[in-house]
Amino acid sequence: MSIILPARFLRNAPKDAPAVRIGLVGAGVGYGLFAARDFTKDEFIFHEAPLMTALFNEKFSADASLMHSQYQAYKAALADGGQDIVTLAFPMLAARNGIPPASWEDAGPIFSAESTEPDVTSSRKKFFGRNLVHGRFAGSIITREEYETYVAGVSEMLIANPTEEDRQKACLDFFKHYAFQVKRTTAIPPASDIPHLPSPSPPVSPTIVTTNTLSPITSSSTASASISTSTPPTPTTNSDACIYLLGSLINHCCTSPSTSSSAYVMRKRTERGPNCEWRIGASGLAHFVKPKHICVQAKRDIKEGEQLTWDYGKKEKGFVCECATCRGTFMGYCCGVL
Ligand SMILES: C[S@@+](CC[C@H](N)C(=O)[O-])C[C@H]1O[C@@H](n2cnc3c(N)ncnc32)[C@H](O)[C@@H]1O
Repeated sequence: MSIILPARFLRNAPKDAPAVRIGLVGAGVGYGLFAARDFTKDEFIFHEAPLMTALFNEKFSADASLMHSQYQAYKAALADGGQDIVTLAFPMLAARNGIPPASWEDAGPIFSAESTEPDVTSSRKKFFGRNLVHGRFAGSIITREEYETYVAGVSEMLIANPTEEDRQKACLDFFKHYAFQVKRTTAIPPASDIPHLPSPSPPVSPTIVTTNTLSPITSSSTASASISTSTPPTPTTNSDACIYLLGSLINHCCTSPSTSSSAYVMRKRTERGPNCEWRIGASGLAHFVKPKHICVQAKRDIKEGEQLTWDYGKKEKGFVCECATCRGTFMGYCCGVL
């Protein structure tokens, strides 16, 4: 059966060309993705299959079934030869699970533009482009010095012998900040049917977590979470939380508020603000892709070398924002006053 593509998409058909590079933005921000060529407004940048899928709950409150599913998803991603790439992509999560960051020598082949293991199946390949369906990974712009400085900071978070609770808490924090809410197409089993479900963890101080269906899930705190002490509830939403090897590395940029109608102010606002948008599942440009795949599209013209960003859409993000919009205001970090 042939797929009928929307006219807008046909005008901007995905190119089998280098799309993104990985870089380090800074110690506080970590990795980011950078355009590997110029893109025009509405151009399709890449399309990627998920790396991990877990249960979603609206507030990412720490109920046992949610934490169990996140931890299982992480373990599954590590298994079958995936440890090197998953650890390199998400070193903080690895450190909190007792896995030290990769050495520069081990990281090098994984950061390269092509897989060094051409004969293995896509899911076993150790390179950042392995889950891409369209758009090519173009390698890394990270220097040895940048990498070693970054992982020295990550190593401080290394837990020598993490308990099961430490590991699950690390996964909960990770999913809050890196996962996308994706509408589910099939039903999930009730919590009672999930094998080896651990007992709920002891309570810690609760926090309010906001989520947005069109943003990576972020929270107001990485240090605390509301914990259910009763029977693990079956999540009531019809969504999954998905992590992407590249899509989850795109950083936030604030859309600056503007009441001005001046063309100059509006242009500056657009130039500085987020340059990408994303879709998952059957909507608009993405209607031809599989349900949990993410499509990244240029929101405006993008120059080669520019960092790709989108607006996470939250007031409470759980980090001090270092985006170009915030850095460009004389008030300094402005997320809190948007
Ligand atoms: C979805 S991840 C993006 C990839 C991340 N930079 C990394 O290295 O794994 C979201 C996390 O990146 C960091 N981040 C993203 N945008 C940021 C920004 N504008 N300012 C500071 N940190 C940011 C925060 O730590 C946030 O929790």
